[in-house]
Parts: sequence; structure tokens; C-alpha cells
Amino acid sequence: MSCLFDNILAQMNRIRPRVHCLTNPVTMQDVANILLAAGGSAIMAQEPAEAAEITAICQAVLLNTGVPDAEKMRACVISGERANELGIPVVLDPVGAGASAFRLRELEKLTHSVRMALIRCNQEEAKALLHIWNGASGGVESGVTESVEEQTDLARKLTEAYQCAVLVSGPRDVVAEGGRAEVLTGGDARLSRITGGGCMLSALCALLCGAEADPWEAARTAGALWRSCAEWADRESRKTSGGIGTFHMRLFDAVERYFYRSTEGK
Ligand SMILES: Nc1ncnc2c1ncn2[C@@H]1O[C@H](COP(=O)(O)OP(=O)(O)OP(=O)(O)O)[C@@H](O)[C@H]1O
Ligand SMILES: Cc1ncsc1CCO
Repeated sequence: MSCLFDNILAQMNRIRPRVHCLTNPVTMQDVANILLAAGGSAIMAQEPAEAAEITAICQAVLLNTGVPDAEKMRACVISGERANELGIPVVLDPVGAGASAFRLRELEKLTHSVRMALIRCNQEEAKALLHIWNGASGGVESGVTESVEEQTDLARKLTEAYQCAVLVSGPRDVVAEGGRAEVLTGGDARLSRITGGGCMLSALCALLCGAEADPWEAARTAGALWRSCAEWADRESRKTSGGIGTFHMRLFDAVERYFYRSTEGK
């Protein structure tokens, strides 16, 4: 499978993008480690006074709005605006967008100020961003799992509304941009039993965007390989009768295996 993605992976491993992550404390360490395992690196900085400066030394920006507060959201706008000025790709992970009015209002402000290269979200978050969600929120988990047709329709509407590539995740993922859409299958359901499965996927999308990949290519590559990683981690953990903790750890081994290439002298 990875040979399909050799060019994009070679490019990422040559550039070794540094991603400015405005992320959430729940998954911050996993996000930093998954980027290192894949071949890139992370810098987490969310003080508004330094956000623009840190953005300028990175190849991509990840705006993960889990655990939001007013100052963090201000830093997201500053970083995103600077990235737009410098032509640095911005990936949005609107964690729990449908969970509170505050989140949705702040996300509206953010998306009005910053042009995203890619939005990676679950199905409830997609509906919230489209203002078609008024059900009981699943919090940061999705409160909705649609049919493949409905999920594809959701992804198409999101790409149209936000004029960027999108990856709407769930039991299967749908990547969409402009008129095209692709469904990614496989993977392992245990990915939804650890926290941060989506946060890490968003980070991998940002990493590939930072390797000068087209956001559509970045999303379908990260999405497909992340599913392969989950399958591999599932197989490996079961060999030693490992449970969900072993699965979590094996995901990092899998990302090294599927994404990382050592480069001479490094
Ligand atoms: N039932 C499933 N089978 C296979 N893969 C799944 C399943 N559910 C989720 N995934 C995968 O898990 C990853 C996380 O997707 P999910 O939709 O759970 O994101 P999320 O809710 O934003 O996650 P988090 O907030 O925990 O970071 C994606 O790669 C997704 O495709
Ligand atoms: C559990 C949780 N709460 C806010 S962010 C987060 C991690 C999953 O996005």
C-alpha cells in the first residue's frame, strides 16, 4: 500500500516538516510523538504574543480547538492569519464543534478570519460546521454515524461551504474537495476506543500538507495510511494477547513503519 504513496512520503521525509500545533492538552503528547514517529516534528505554542513568530518558522499549522478558551482561540486566529500571509497550509480540527454554543461561535470567527487548506473532523463536527446539527451532542466523540451516501454528501457540502479539502472521519472516512470525493475503508474500530485517534490523524494530514502536498493528496494519503497503521497495530497487539494499551503503543510503531524513511546523515 505504501508504494502508492512513495512520492509524497519521500518528499515529507526530505523536508521533515515542522508543524505548529495549537492543540489540546488531552492529546498533546500523542500528537507530538506521532509527528516525530512519522518523520516530522512539532512545536506546541499557544501564547498569542508568540503565535505569529512561531508560525513563521514552521511548514504547516494545525489548529485543533479541543479544550478551547478565549486566549487560545485568539492565538489560533493570529497563527492562522500569519500562515495565510506566508502561504503556509492550515489544517483545522474543530473538536466538539457541536458540543457548545461557545465552540461553534469561536469556530465561526476563526473560519471567517483564516483560510483553511483542510478540515479534518468527525461527522457531528461536520454537521455543526454546516449548521445542520441540533441533536444531542456526543461531546468530542461523534453523536452521529451516517450511511456512506449521507457521509459523502456531508463531506461534499463541507468542502463547498468552506472552500477547502475535507476529511470527514468515522467507521469509514470520506475525503472531498471541489467536485471529487473518495471513501476510505479498512482500518480498525479500536482506533475509536483510544482518545486522540482523530487528533493524530489531523496532525498527519498537517504534516503531509507541510511537505508541499496538495491538501486533497495529503488527506487521502494520511487517511489511508492511518487505517493501515490501525490494522497493523491490531494484528501486532493480538500476537501478544495485548489489549487497548498495547494497541495504542503499537500505533506509534506502525506510523514509523508506514511513514518514516531514514535519510542519510540524520
Ligand atoms: N469503527 C471504526 N472503524 C475503523 N476506523 C474507525 C472507526 N471509527 C473511527 N475510526 C477511525 O478513527 C480515527 C478517528 O476518527 P473519529 O471519527 O473517531 O475522530 P474524532 O472523533 O475526531 O477522534 P478524537 O476526538 O478522539 O481525536 C479516524 O482515522 C477514523 O477513520
Ligand atoms: C477527550 C477530549 N476532550 C477535549 S479534547 C479531547 C481529546 C479528543 O479530541
